[in-house]
Amino acid sequence: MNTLFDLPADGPAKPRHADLLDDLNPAQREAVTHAGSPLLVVAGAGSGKTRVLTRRIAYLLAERDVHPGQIMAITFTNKAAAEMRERVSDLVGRRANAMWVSTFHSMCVRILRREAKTLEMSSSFSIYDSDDTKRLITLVARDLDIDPKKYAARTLAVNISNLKNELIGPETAVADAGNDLERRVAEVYVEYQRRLNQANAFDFDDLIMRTVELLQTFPDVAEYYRRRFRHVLVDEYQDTNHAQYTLVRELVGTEENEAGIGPAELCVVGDADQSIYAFRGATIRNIEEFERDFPNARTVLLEQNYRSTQTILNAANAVIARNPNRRAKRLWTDAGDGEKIVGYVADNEHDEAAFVAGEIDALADKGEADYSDVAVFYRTNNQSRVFEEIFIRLGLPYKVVGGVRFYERREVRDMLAYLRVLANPEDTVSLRRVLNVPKRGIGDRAEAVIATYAERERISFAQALRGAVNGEIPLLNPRSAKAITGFVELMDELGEVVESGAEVADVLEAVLERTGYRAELEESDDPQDASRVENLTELVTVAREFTEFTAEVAGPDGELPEADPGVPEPGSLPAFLERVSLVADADSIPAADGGEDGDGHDAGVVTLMTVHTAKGLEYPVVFGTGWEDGIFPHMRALGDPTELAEERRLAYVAITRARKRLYVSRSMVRSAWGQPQMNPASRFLDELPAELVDWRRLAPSSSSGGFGSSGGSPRAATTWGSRGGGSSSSSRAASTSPFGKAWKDTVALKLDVGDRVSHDKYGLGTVVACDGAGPRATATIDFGAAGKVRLMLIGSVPMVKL
Ligand SMILES: Nc1ncnc2c1ncn2[C@@H]1O[C@H](COP(=O)(O)OP(=O)(O)OP(=O)(O)O)[C@@H](O)[C@H]1O
Ligand SMILES: [Mg+2]
Repeated sequence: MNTLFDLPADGPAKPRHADLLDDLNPAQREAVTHAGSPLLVVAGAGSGKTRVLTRRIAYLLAERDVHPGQIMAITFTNKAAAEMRERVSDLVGRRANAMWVSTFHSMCVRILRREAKTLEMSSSFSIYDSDDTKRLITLVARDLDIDPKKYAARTLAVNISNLKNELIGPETAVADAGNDLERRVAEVYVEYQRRLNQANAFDFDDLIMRTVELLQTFPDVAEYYRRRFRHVLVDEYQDTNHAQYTLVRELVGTEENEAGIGPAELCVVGDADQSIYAFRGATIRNIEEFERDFPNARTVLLEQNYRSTQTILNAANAVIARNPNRRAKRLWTDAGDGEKIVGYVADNEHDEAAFVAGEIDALADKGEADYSDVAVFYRTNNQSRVFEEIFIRLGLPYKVVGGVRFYERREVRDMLAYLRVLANPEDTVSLRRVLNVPKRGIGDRAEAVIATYAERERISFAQALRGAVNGEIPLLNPRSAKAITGFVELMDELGEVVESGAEVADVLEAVLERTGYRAELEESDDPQDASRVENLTELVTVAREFTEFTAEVAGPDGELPEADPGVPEPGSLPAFLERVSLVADADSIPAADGGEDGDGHDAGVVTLMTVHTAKGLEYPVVFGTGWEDGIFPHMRALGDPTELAEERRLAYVAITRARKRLYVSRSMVRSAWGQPQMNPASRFLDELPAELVDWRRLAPSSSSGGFGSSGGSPRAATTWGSRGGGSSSSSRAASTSPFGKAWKDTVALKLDVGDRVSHDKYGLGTVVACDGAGPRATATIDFGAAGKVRLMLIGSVPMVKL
């Protein structure tokens, strides 16, 4: 079903109309062929919304003589964008390259690169991710003498982000600030924004906000894009926030302008029940008010689900029906009832993971599913570790999507910071990051002197460094000045490598060599540093592949189809950095992580991910794990009806990812934060109709009344919990799991330098030193991002050797 029509050698043939519409139901067909007025497709999960969007693009190209360059399609994640591009190229071949298929963020980067000068920025701007943002906000708050205990950088960052999502600029924030927090936030916001500008950088929220500003302030710019993009299509519209909504409006235009250009055709698809990004300002208002926002809009409803069995759908419908204030809708399928949902109550999280692993193995043995058919979902990233441990031990191939990402590793960030400074010397956050990495004698004091000088002279940090070389900064001691001179010369030298037109991978090699960064790691006897070297080698590989990939897209003639001024020169350093910034986006799946294709359906591996990441995807077999009150729904939501409704939508998303088989499990005891805790069953388990669930294992001492009668989910843990009296030792003793035993019974863990361990609180680590013996035995363990920790090895160490 990949190719609906063949491409003759001399260019794409016109597909026959019928082919494109054949396998659609009447409502889908209507949505695909609708022309003219704005179109909203609202429908439950798995009803073919994304299919409609993709097919509509093919139909526009084939039947309505639309040029690929006139199409802009927006998806929620880079993964979805890649998938859509692929689906469309299957339909129309290489012509698909001229379309813009991207996330909101990537699309804005493209526009901003092209138009940066209009906003008084340079087109080589940097993109600050949440980590850079926090660093800069920390610096700003410190300079403004803000007490970090009272106003943590994180709090300030969240508040500023919220303002940006509402398109509230710094001046307005200052004017509107009504209380102490708001005043502080506004104050930081003003300075933060000034420094972003000075650093020639945009943060993630800026990408959207500043693009809106651009389109609203400069009508000719807006007109250019309106002329160009005659079709705008948006998937997952329920997760757009105010800024994104405004952006869509600006792109499409609402009425005919003087030049006689009418609004572009808009098509959005979404499902209010799957809105799960309220914490980023997403609002279902955008779906609900679509007809008001876009007059003459047409709404199409889809009701047939093509993804799941009736059992799975009934479960999903029953859970979401508990949410107040929603428009009821019924999903049906003709796929039949299929298998019952399987439920499992585990003793602890190790037992739960063992159950999941065992079940996956059994399905594979019986030939009922390949590993790649299976996805394991959890509520938060930190829950992946237990699954990883068991999968590693059992040799079950898996892949974690999201979590601690390649691009978040220290050494990778250091190298990218070098590259960013080379592309954009004004990028102060990156510059200050690498100033003394590896150590070259530029201490904190020297850095502060430079920063103050830059501040006073109103010049950038990079310019101030040059000032230091020229002896213009009197407070700097000669040793520091010399070190700085060395650094500036080094950067100039590397700058020449870039100028010479070297490939990104070679620039990276030059940085690794000439800064001494790699040598330092290689000389270290810390085993963690060995893995850092490997990661850097991997980064060089990523850069190489990037160049090769670009060459491939460009074709033998080296010309990219439809060269676009918004795109940095293919294969260039800015192009590489842009790609990396965007794949490192929090809601994306890093294609480069591990180096394989990154489409989530790798041959032969089980996929582990959070429910948030799973949005829009589907798998024949889904394990929903950790269904406990306090985990899923999240602790934060327990006393808050609005948050609880959002968690319930998340449960709806989780359930509706499954095509054939759904498992739900919970654990009676979970050591989520280092301390064993007993969580009652998730209320969402109670909401599953009892007759749909086959409980493979129930909680022990599930006394009164049975579970079937109470709606299918055993809530025995509550009574069990009170028996346990909250004492961690007794709750541990109650565990019967062979996997639980591994840590529970450890009296003195025997470890050697180089051993890999997994700690309940700190995560995966490597032993770097062992001291003492017997009861005084300790090990120093490097837990990566969590740092180095020295631990006693006696008693119940919440840690296993891998
Ligand atoms: N008319 C149809 N005939 C056969 N299969 C279909 C049809 N419409 C959709 N499908 C299939 O159903 C599945 C779900 O479709 P799709 O992913 O487009 O749904 P969706 O509404 O976007 O779901 P979600 O809300 O989860 O994003 C896909 O495998 C798709 O190929
Ligand atoms: Mg979809």
